[in-house]
Amino acid sequence: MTNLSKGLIVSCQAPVNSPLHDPYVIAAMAQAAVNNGAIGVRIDTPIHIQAVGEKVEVPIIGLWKQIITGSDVYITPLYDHAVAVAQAGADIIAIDATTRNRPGNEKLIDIITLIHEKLEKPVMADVDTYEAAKLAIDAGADIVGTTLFGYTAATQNYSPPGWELLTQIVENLDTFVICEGGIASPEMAKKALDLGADAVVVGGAITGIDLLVKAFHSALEN
Ligand SMILES: CC(=O)N[C@H](C=O)[C@@H](O)[C@H](O)[C@H](O)COP(=O)(O)O
Repeated sequence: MTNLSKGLIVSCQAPVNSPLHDPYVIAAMAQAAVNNGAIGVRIDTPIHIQAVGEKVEVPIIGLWKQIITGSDVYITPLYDHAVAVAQAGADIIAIDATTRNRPGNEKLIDIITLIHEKLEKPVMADVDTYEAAKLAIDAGADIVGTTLFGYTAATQNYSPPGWELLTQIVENLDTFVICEGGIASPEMAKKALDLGADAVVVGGAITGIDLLVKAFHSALEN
């Protein structure tokens, strides 16, 4: 993880209904990010991970967003999804590590152990709360990310970034911590590192053309 230390990781994702949700486009975004200083990228879906891996040399944090009926867990929910993400070329597998009900019979510790033992990849645990971060580390997660702060029932009254969550993790848990979610400016990214994050992920503020244009457009209409 030291090669991600104190660096910028760019999340290159696009809504599924966007023309940007295309392996060529996502790979071009990743390449542009790396050309300009990103030391890692975060990529959704095996097909995009594979396309990005053909273009960049930096570590890829891979995930697969999959909706499964009966569970709110959607970031690489099952081990089978992690297998596909690893086979596509991800260096680190990001998974939902909230305390919400998981689909199927796999417990968090099961999926982390399988990823370690069978896929031989480190795990980034996407969490929403301090409790989830602690449980994820106890279950063997290698990296903790504040990714899901603000996106779960437990945190829906708050908006990312989870500065307090980040600080709590930095001060109390011995882990590599990534600040992810809601980083909207270079100053906020710097603040994340100043608060003790080991690295910072920036997504929509850099690569979120659809939502950015929508925001500009609706501001002009009002
Ligand atoms: C909550 C969730 O599903 N987050 C996803 C995780 O991969 C992505 O949609 C985000 O874009 C990413 O976390 C980066 O965050 P932001 O775009 O706010 O910089």
